[in-house]
Amino acid sequence: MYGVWTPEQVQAAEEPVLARTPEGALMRRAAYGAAGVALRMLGERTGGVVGRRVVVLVGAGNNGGDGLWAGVELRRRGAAVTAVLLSPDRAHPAGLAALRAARARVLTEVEPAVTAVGRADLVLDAIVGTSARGGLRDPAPLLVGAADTARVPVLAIDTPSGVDPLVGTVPGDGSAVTAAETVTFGARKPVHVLNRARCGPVTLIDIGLGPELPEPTVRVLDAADVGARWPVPGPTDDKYTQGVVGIAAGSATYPGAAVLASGAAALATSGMVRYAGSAADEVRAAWPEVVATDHVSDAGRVQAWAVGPGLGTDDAGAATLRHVLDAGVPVLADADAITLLGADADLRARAAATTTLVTPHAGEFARLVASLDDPPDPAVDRVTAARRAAAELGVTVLLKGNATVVAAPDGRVLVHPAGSSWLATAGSGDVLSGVAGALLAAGLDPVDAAGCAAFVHARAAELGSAGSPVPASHVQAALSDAIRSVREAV
Ligand SMILES: NC(=O)C1=CN([C@@H]2O[C@H](COP(=O)(O)OP(=O)(O)OC[C@H]3O[C@@H](n4cnc5c(N)ncnc54)[C@H](OP(=O)(O)O)[C@@H]3O)[C@@H](O)[C@H]2O)[C@@H](O)CC1
Ligand SMILES: Nc1ncnc2c1ncn2[C@@H]1O[C@H](COP(=O)(O)OP(=O)(O)O)[C@@H](O)[C@H]1O
Ligand SMILES: [K+]
Repeated sequence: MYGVWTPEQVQAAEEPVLARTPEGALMRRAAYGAAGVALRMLGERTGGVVGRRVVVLVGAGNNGGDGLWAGVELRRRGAAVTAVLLSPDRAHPAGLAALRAARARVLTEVEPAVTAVGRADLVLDAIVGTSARGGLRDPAPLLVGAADTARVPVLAIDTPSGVDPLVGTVPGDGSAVTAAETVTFGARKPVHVLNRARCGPVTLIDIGLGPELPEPTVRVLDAADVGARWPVPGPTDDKYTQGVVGIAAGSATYPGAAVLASGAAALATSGMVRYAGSAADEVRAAWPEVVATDHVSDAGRVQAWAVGPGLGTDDAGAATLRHVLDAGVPVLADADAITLLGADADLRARAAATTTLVTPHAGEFARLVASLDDPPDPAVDRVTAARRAAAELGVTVLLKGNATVVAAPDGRVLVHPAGSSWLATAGSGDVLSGVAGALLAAGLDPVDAAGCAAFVHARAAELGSAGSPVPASHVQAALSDAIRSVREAV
């Protein structure tokens, strides 16, 4: 597990460290770490360092200072370094003096800078870091565009410029750095997990902030965390003691949702899966181990319900949802169950009164929060949106997307950054429902159930895909390999 801190938290943590270290020492530590990553990237991509062309895009603040000092180190190692000053009057004075003394080229005009970027082996993005406000300012978009066009790899210093460090979105006209890699200092910031596509792999350099950091704003589970939490039957367990999950999903029109969710539940944990709904025949045919009936009222006892995929939003769907919310066990509500919750205050009150995990995509989230004052918008800030929905509705929220955000009513937040977008395929959410429902039935806390399900779901997509599209039934089929891989990581 690792933590993520807001720029504000990191800046506050830096203050006491700055006060007790010699002037400039912290920046030198950061820059030395950044240069190390740049040297590795040059080695991997060009087979050497000496004579390789590195262009540093230098902004007006301390992020630019980091870039200048990293340039000094790269110059010392024999690279041909060009610094492009985007605000020549405000470039970090000590860093600029050191780079000039190291006989680097310094440019302030746009035209030669664009040419230099296009010919570079590596660009260091030191335009702006944690104090970024708004979109990139001229002439930065031109230089960033030149690197993109020439496919020159960019190493983002601290954060990819043009991407909001706190919420991970790209404001303004959409110009921003897409980094091949990012090197950050002291602590990971939200952009690193909320917009992994812009950051690439992130290297964290220790600059001694550890003791000063408060509780992280967000946490990220790793494979070993998920493996350690995954339910494993013990010698005295039987099929009931491990938690029976009930799946209330599917309909005559959408039997596939029932088959995907029930099968995923059967693969996720040992024990027993019950199914209740009008797709009982299809579920039995695909998964003979699932105990299937036509209606939730005669399904038998379960330790958690997963309700919603393909359920329908008519009166029968609402009655099924009401039945499972009143069953006195944890409930996972997805898809049509979320639409029903959004439309009915009485159902929302019942959801708040039991342990409920809701798993909306963006459209379902909008319906779920429509009744709240000033409904939160994930397009503006995913973490705040999920956190507010959880707190105000009294349910745990798993907000789907490339970065999955899990928020509990008590304010805890997990993020799972996906390594690819292959999961954006019809029916994959049904697989997630089955996994998360099974984990709730096994007794996991809703935050753990959601976080572990999201991790294994994304891992199954990676294993099932290996670079090609992966239909939801193949994601389902790869669940066993995914679970094995996280258990092996413990
Ligand atoms: N504290 C420390 O000791 C350490 C800090 N470290 C490093 O410092 C970084 C933070 O430095 P920082 O606070 O100086 O701000 P920074 O991110 O460089 O940006 C502010 C400047 O950018 C400008 N600007 C703003 N928005 C912009 C935009 N969209 N597009 C273009 N420009 C924009 C803004 O202009 P202004 O608004 O003032 O006109 C201002 O001049 C941090 O990320 C890390 O790299 C490390 O060395 C470790 C030790
Ligand atoms: N761009 C993306 N990158 C990674 N994962 C994604 C992306 N878009 C969606 N997902 C994931 O794919 C799944 C889609 O679920 P959902 O929208 O409910 O699909 P369906 O209703 O068709 O089953 C979710 O787990 C979501 O987090
Ligand atoms: K940057």
